[in-house]
Amino acid sequence: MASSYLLQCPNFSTNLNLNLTSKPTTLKTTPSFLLIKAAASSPNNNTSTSTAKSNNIRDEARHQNLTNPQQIHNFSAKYVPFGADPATSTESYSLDDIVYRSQSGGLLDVHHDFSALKAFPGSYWRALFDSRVGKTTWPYGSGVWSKKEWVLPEISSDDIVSAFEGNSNLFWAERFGKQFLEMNDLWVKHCGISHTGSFKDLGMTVLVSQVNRLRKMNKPLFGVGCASTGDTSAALSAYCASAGIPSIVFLPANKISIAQLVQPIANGAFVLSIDTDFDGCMQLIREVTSELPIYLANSLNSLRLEGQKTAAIEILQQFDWEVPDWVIVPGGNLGNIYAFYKGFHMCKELGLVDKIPRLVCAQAANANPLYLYYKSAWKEFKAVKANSTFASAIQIGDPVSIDRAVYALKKSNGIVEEASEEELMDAMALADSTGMFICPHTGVAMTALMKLRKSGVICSSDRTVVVSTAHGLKFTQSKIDYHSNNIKEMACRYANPPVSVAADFGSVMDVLKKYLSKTPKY
Ligand SMILES: Cc1ncc(COP(=O)(O)O)c(C=O)c1O
Ligand SMILES: N[C@@H](CCOP(=O)(O)O)C(=O)O
Repeated sequence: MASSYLLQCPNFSTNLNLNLTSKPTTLKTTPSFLLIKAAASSPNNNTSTSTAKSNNIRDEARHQNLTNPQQIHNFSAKYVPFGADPATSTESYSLDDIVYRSQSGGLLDVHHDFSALKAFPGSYWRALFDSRVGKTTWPYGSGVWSKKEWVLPEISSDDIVSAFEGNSNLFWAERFGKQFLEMNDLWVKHCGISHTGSFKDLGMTVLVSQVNRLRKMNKPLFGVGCASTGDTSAALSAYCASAGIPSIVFLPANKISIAQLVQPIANGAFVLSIDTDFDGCMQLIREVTSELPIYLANSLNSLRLEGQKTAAIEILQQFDWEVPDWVIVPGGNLGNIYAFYKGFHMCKELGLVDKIPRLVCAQAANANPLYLYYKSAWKEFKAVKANSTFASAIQIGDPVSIDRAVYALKKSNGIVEEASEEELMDAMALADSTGMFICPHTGVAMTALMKLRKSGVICSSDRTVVVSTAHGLKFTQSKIDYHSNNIKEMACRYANPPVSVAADFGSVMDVLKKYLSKTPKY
């Protein structure tokens, strides 16, 4: 029989009245925020809770832990070999272990204790997550940590390193959808409107927080390192700098944008510019992190994906827990497509929604190993030598998460598309002309959308989300080249170069009259 249960959410100033089918035993303790509120409202209260004063949001979270040492939940997570059945597999590791690969050399996955999470109905989780949006309570003001129980349930809030990432804008692409695609329900999830300008912040807050915890536990970790096409290194160096942890980044020389390069430099990382491509840097960092006390921060480390998956949960939340038909994600090292799948899958498994969207992974044709694999009907995977692409952050030929990506695509009835250089640059220019300012990788995803609309796979009324993975301001040089008509063998059809004009009234008027006569809606 359904019983009405008064639920006090941490970081929620009013109580929620939820109908739970069974009363979860884990909520029998008095939530800490209630103790503090009661103490604060009673002038004669002489207990320690009444006198303790919090100076800032982290102190307040620490104080809540001290005044309420009883755990209000027993959620947990561990590493298991990717693809193994956790019920039968004997191999697993604590998240406090420093391990990136399974015994057989395969990938790992963070496995959550679903039976503990399932003690609460979907309505509980929806209400809890919704209650934390738009607040500054530590650490729940972050879009990632607002889902802490599903991310790193056992970490102390005190160890968390966060820039209140996530909660990114889900933009209704009204004009782009209507004008170019005959779509009414097209959305862009702006993951790049973020602390360091890309979705990597979502994963890095989790990874660096765990490193912070491990260092406090005296684990032998000097610092954290990554190979990068520019965004992972920017996020890593910012979160490490914020926590006072050394970061070391391996960058392929002359293959990332200036805006990306300057980020780790400014944040005090040890930056190695290496005369190879990203795949070469990735190989080197794997070797180095197995020899030195440097923790690996690339998405080979499955901790990262725990943070990145919250973008999927956030999309559902922003649609008031309605499930879109399609989600399109640009793919390079291929961790993110799996992270999206995992976020959607958890929401379904735990009863927040009843289905998941179909996923599309979009690759640059110049770096398309997943696309070729998909086109071979998943017969044979071959790494490729990635060629230069304007979508430089996905110039990756040997993606570490290939198995994760294939799993996500098969489970979501997914599709892989590709975009030529001209297609991705035109798509970026068209999107920008409707008020966006997207990066070339998002141009790859937009191209996939345009192709799938043209072929009728995506229908006019389908609710579709394109994931924008980085801020366009990181990639201004590609836009300058395009709008200057300065790209070899590219028509730059939508270029909009500035008009040079003499500094006198007559010249300016001549130019303007010509412009007005040619502009249709004037
Ligand atoms: C801006 C941007 N978009 C997309 C991607 C692709 O993400 P993933 O490597 O997880 O496939 C990356 C990094 O690889 C990136 O930096
Ligand atoms: N685009 C990435 C490439 C590395 O991906 P990761 O997710 O494995 O760190 C970058 O910006 O470096």
